[in-house]
Amino acid sequence: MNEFTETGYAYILDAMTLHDIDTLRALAVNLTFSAGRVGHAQLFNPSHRKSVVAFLDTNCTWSNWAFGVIRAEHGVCNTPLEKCLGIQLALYRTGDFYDWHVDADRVHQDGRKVTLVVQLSDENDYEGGELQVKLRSPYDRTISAPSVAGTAVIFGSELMHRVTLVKKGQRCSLTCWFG
Ligand SMILES: O=C(O)CCC(=O)C(=O)O
Ligand SMILES: [Fe+2]
Repeated sequence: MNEFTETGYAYILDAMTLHDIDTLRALAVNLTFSAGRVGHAQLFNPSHRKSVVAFLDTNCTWSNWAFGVIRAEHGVCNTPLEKCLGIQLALYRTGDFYDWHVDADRVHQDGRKVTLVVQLSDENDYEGGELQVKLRSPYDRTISAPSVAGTAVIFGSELMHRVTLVKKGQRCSLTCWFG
């Protein structure tokens, strides 16, 4: 069994080239960002989540790219995945964070099975802002994902995860959900 199958978590360094990161970040300049919302009810809850987000088209180049990364990662595809259910650029400025949560809403069954996060910021551009994931049982350990730009972090959408407080600078990420 590979790492993802066992723990529900895997990462791929250098999944996105620096050139693609630049292209994506240039595109972001023309998007309208608004406060990220929480849960199925889509509420603003600044004590749980503070960051701004912009959504991309679920059929865009970037979601197709992300699907390709998941397909290439043996083990993740053991979970049959049909499509991208959402794709979001997030910006965490100093003081921003996203507290512990799961992406799969068990009650409302929105079908999210796998989450993929790409680190879009140079790790030296910020302090804090760690993406942390609680591994699947029986591992249960909390790991901090690598923050190197271009890393794709993949985890089961049912796993608890968070982005710790950004103490300095700003962090940008791309998140895609597949089901
Ligand atoms: O920005 C990140 O690294 C994670 C974002 C996230 O967990 C979410 O939007 O559900
Ligand atoms: Fe999340």
